[in-house]
Amino acid sequence: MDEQREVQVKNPCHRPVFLILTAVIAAVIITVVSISVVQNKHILQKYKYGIVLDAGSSHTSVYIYEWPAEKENNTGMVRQTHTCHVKGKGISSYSTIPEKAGMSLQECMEEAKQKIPVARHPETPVYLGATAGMRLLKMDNEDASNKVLASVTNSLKKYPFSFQGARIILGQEEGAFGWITVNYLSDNFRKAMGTLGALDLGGASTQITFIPKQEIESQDNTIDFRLYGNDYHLYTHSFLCFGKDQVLRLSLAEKSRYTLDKNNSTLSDPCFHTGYNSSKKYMDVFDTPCVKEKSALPKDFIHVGLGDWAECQNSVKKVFDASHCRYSTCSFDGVFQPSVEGKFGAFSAFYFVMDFLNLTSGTLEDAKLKMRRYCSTPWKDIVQRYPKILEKYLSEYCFSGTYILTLLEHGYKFTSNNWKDIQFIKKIGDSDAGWTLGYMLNLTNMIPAEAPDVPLMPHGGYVSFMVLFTLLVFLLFFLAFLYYRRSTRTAQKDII
Ligand SMILES: Nc1ccn([C@@H]2O[C@H](COP(=O)(O)OP(=O)(O)O)[C@@H](O)[C@H]2O)c(=O)n1
Ligand SMILES: [Ca+2]
Repeated sequence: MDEQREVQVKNPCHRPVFLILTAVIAAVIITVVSISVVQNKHILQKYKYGIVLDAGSSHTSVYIYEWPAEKENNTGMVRQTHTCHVKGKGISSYSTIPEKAGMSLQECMEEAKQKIPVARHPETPVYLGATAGMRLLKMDNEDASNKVLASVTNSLKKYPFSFQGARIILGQEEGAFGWITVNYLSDNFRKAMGTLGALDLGGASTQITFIPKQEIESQDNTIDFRLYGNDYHLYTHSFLCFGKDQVLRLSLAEKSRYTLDKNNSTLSDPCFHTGYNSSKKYMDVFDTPCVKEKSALPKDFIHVGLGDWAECQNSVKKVFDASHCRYSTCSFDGVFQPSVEGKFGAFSAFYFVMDFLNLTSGTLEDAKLKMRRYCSTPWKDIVQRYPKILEKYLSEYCFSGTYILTLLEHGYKFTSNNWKDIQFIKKIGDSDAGWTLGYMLNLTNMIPAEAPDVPLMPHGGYVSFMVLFTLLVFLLFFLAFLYYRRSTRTAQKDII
């Protein structure tokens, strides 16, 4: 009897204990969920930044990249958040006034200061890479090129970022980093599927980079990378002087040898529209190391258009020297090149020109037909059709389009069959196709050689799993407690 009374007295005391226990469990769960939500939000907000200046032959662009701080080595995480185009020409144009080269970058660097959170400034790396314009200046006048580099270095050091150097990058680097950029942005490294070849056309040089099926016969054209646990054996070549602005000069110099009139003052050009007539300086044509044979010609000439696409293509073909090749196959100028293989992304001026001419899709034959029609359109109609485009640029599209078709078909040996494998691209996602992103990823070691150990589940999923699991354990405890209480009561009743 005494025992029974004791149990009956104890039982009511279980109720408040149970309520307190439930409240504590609920509080624990709410705390865990809140912490996980706040923690995830904190991670998402933590970004790091990097700045790369692309000092091209025609102009300089400043790119700002951003990536989540905790996910530095996950491919596909870095994206371009801001671009600033420096006013004026490229840094190589400041050869006679080098101090102005550094000053020209100020506006865009001030903009970068505004765009990047102040707390991140000291750890944000800044890289300046100069390409073919500076390679040519170095060939012509090394002292001037050093002064220009010193001027941009001085200017960039004044900013609160972490300046990592200003240098002229090699043609091979320009090609290989362009390839890394397009494949990183297409997520091809993580998927370990096929890769995209890279075709870059600048004003002073052009690059071709891809993974060939054939053996690479020349050491100068080989670059090896180990990325995310895969080996990549790349073919790359950069043709100095084969950017579109330098080839225009080469081609004008070539024409000046046989198309000048008796007074040596009018140069007739099939690559310019009929009715185009412009006074130009010979200095502007011959003052480049790319034009080797400098003729003694008058200071000025009249550049007159003939608007003849077939003749234009014939004249452009003359800049490709196919007379010698010491390998099994060559592109031109005696440069080894295996057969083009797989899909290609063609960017920079390849895209700008082909997009303007509406040639980014369709067959090679369509492209030639359209070019024939475009080049034969009189200049006055072209000016009327595109009133907003500067005449200097507008007048050159017939030449540039013809050069691109000729370079791809007769230089790199693309055919009507694999023409569709060339995709003319400006951006992939938010980021421009070009060498800058690949350059930064390489210098910051952001693409590891080996694939990092992948956690079983993403961080958010892991937190959610732990919360649910804890919940489940508490629920089981609770059910066990209820079951225990019921069985104790039943046992007591049985005893009664
Ligand atoms: N909207 C644009 C921007 C650039 N471009 C051309 O794209 C080329 C870019 O070359 P770049 O300055 O990067 O020269 P490189 O140092 O790469 O040879 C130049 O020929 C520009 O005139 C264009 O055709 N349309
Ligand atoms: Ca370029």
